[in-house]
Amino acid sequence: MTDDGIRLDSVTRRFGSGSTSVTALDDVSLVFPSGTFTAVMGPSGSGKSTLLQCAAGLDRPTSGSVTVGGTELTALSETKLTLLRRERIGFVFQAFNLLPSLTAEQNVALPLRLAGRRPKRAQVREALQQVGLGDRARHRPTELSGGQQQRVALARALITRPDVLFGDEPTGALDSRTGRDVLALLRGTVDRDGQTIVMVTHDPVAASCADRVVFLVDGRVHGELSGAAAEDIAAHMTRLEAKPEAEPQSESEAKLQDQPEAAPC
Ligand SMILES: Nc1ncnc2c1ncn2[C@@H]1O[C@H](COP(=O)(O)OP(=O)(O)OP(=O)(O)O)[C@@H](O)[C@H]1O
Repeated sequence: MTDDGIRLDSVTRRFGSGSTSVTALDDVSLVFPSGTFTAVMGPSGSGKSTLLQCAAGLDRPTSGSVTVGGTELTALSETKLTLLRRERIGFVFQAFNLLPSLTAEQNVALPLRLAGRRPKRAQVREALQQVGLGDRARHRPTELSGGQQQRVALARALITRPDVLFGDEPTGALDSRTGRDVLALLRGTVDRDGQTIVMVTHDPVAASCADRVVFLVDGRVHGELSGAAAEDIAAHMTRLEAKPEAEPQSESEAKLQDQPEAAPC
């Protein structure tokens, strides 16, 4: 992937038309640099999922452009976009979305099969080992705990070595301890492999594992924090939720750098 990573330039996404139209994203410009971990936070309805869907090529902006590793998604046909998503983008969701009839290793191998590649058993086993599940390859999802299922989902998302991994509340369905294990794995892929991650979360502790937290309010960027502790992120969210009508900050005002504590992962 190019140094730019993922770029959103003046992305607007409107749903519906006329008086019932909703502007979910309003002229959003952001860069998620290669090899960095970004959390996206904001009040309910602020546009987080829409941002993720547009950045991942699952949805098309009404205007503006999205570029992943130098390829402009907004210029691609549906077929090319599907191929790009399959080859270069990984997803983990709150619901693990594993296929119940397949074993852990078959689930992990699925993206390679879909891409027409023959999965090598050693490669699949290694992916499972990296998430600490080398001994569970033959288990089906119902035989695994929630945290284990999410780790299988993570191995599946990473098996194609995607340019970017998108997470939509990936720890939302997990208890806090299991969630932290998954966050530590995410953090590890960034630190060890230079993986690029963009994760939507409501949880300040999860967000504190990221290098940077971008805040959205009413479809617009309302500041960001770098290397922030969970308490500072929570305090920033409380301020945003208390003043949803506040004007967006300028980029320089938005970069708040007063974060004392280390992340837990
Ligand atoms: N398909 C759609 N049709 C119409 N409106 C939509 C659609 N998808 C999202 N919206 C609206 O766009 C706005 C942003 O929604 P989005 O799901 O991106 O917010 P969010 O920040 O992810 O919310 P939450 O934290 O509650 O999941 C909301 O007002 C929502 O109702």
